[in-house]
Amino acid sequence: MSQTAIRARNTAADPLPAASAVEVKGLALTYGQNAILRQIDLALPPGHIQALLGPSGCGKTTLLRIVAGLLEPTQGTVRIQGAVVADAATGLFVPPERRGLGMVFQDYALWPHLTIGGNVAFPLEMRGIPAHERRARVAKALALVGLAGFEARSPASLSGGQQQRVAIARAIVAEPQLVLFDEPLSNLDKELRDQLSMELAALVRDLGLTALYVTHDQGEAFAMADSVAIMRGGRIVQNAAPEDLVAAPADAGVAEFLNLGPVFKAVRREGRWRLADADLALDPPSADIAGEEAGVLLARRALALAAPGAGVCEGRVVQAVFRGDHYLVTVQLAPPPQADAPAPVELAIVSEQRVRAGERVGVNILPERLRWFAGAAVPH
Ligand SMILES: Nc1ncnc2c1ncn2[C@@H]1O[C@H](COP(=O)(O)OP(=O)(O)OP(=O)(O)O)[C@@H](O)[C@H]1O
Repeated sequence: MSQTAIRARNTAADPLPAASAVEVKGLALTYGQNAILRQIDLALPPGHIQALLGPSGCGKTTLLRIVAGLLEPTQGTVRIQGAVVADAATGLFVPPERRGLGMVFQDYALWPHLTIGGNVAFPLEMRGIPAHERRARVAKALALVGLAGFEARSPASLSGGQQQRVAIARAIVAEPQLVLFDEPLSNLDKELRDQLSMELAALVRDLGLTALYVTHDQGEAFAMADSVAIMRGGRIVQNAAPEDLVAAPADAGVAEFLNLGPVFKAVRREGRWRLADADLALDPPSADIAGEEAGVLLARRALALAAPGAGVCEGRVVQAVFRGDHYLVTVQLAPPPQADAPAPVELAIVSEQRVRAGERVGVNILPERLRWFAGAAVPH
């Protein structure tokens, strides 16, 4: 087929970037007067693992449920594999069972009266797959999640982690292109969660699935996802690879939510930027910032301890906590001479060397790792 013919066909049917496995555009949801989601745009290329991360109530689950077809948007469209499955303007709405996706929920949602085999086979039955093929595919899906031979067991006889593996097998057994995960590991203890999140990421990648993964656990999102959308108040405030979020958080709120370090108020005095509440001049931001006040993130990755007198500023160790392979050292900086009674500025610094509370230390700052935010409205 010629390029012109392909273009003509796409335009006539539904102008869609063929590259997206799922695409959400201009999505909004309101309950009465309450805006739960506002202007959400998101496009996932095939094979992409996208996490939705944010505090409780920010709208993660609501967004996932709209993609799943469990909720209808008030505004905007959802496309899966190029086909429109929800469009608020026309009222078009494709029910969940016809969206060709798998889902894994926090509470496993296994049917207690069915065996493990019966649970995993259910999506295949819904699709009218014959019994002998169902058996083979169920066996394969169970083997993929490490539960080969569990067909005849009942859900009640399995541990929480095993039950969630069954739910994962059920979500992938019909080989959907898109799998939606809603906090799938949050009922499990930390050790199991860490292990299963790695296994899950490997499984999703090996099968070439596209995944949308809701979590409020930053470690889980960073370990699993190609990109992480940080949500706040019904919006996506930043969507980027984990490394990019850490290196360049979009605003002070993202920096604080990701626990990268404190954002302090900086003021421009006599042409130099200084911390407002400490005796510390900073190298200027690479791009000039308008105004006389700004926020500056002093992330742990931008700071290093130095010998007294050898750093760009001096401080006193408040505490040093051993974290297994490093110390996390809290250093209180000296206040600026002209301040009345400022809140002391405390920095968290990673150190390989042991230091003791009360010790005087120097602090070095890597200027290229400082992150500046324009405007005076900063949390500190
Ligand atoms: N049926 C409903 N009617 C009114 N408000 C609702 C309804 N369902 C959810 N909400 C509100 O929508 C907001 C977003 O809820 P949602 O469950 O999407 O958040 P979340 O980010 O997934 O939070 P959590 O991590 O706690 O599950 C919340 O403030 C919630 O109270």
